[in-house]
Amino acid sequence: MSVPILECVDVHAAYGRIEVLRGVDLKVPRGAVVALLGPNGGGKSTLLKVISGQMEKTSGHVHMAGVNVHGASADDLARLGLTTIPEGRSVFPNLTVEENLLLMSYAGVAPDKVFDTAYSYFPRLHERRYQLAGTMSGGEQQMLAMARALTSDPALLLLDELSMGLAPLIVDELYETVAKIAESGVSILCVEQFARTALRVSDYAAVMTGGRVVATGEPNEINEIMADVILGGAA
Ligand SMILES: Nc1ncnc2c1ncn2[C@@H]1O[C@H](COP(=O)(O)OP(=O)(O)OP(=O)(O)O)[C@@H](O)[C@H]1O
Repeated sequence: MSVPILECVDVHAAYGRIEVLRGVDLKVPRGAVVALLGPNGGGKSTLLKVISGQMEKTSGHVHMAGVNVHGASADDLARLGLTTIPEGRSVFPNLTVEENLLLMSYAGVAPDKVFDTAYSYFPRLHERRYQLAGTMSGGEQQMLAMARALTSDPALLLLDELSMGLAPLIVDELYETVAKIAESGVSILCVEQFARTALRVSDYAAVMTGGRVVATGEPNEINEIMADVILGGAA
């Protein structure tokens, strides 16, 4: 079996004296989509922060493609191919769609490539290329956030609550694109409250509660009843 693109081993992290991650073990195989599910406050966003270098763990190991990334900054991790789409839409509301995308070219990506990637995944962004990002719907802003992330050609994409505040139909549409992104070879770890939608496009799922991963498996192995209880009906 090849080295996983991401492996967390016994990861602990705390806010001040309150320990929030209490020994997380998690693997994302290369090319896989892994859904990270669980109730509010279980530690999912905190784990993404640790993986993406925004927060220091107190102990444990995080390996990317077999490399221990202890002490790596968010920039170092980006160079290793890690890209994060954080909770909420990280777009510039007073810039147009095209200007938001062009900012990526300052990160060293050629403008043509930026536009080609963005518009091939999201034709709707092409239709709205001269519109101010802040005037678009929540779903369209999320598309723009995803498009910007994709232009950096990630090896591993971390998605935090893609569905936040969006209607179920739009969430389905976004996850169809997640499936297409995965088909292109990008590995994906997604935190999601809409468990059923995420499970439809996932190869594996992990359920996190109380700062630990308490169940892992293929989507059909994640016990529906347990998911319903743990997710408090959010599935
Ligand atoms: N900046 C912070 N300072 C102190 N405590 C925090 C901070 N951020 C999160 N926490 C706490 O850490 C715990 C885990 O939060 P986290 O956001 O990681 O959970 P989550 O599983 O992502 O939940 P949600 O789905 O609600 O975002 C919660 O008890 C939360 O109150």
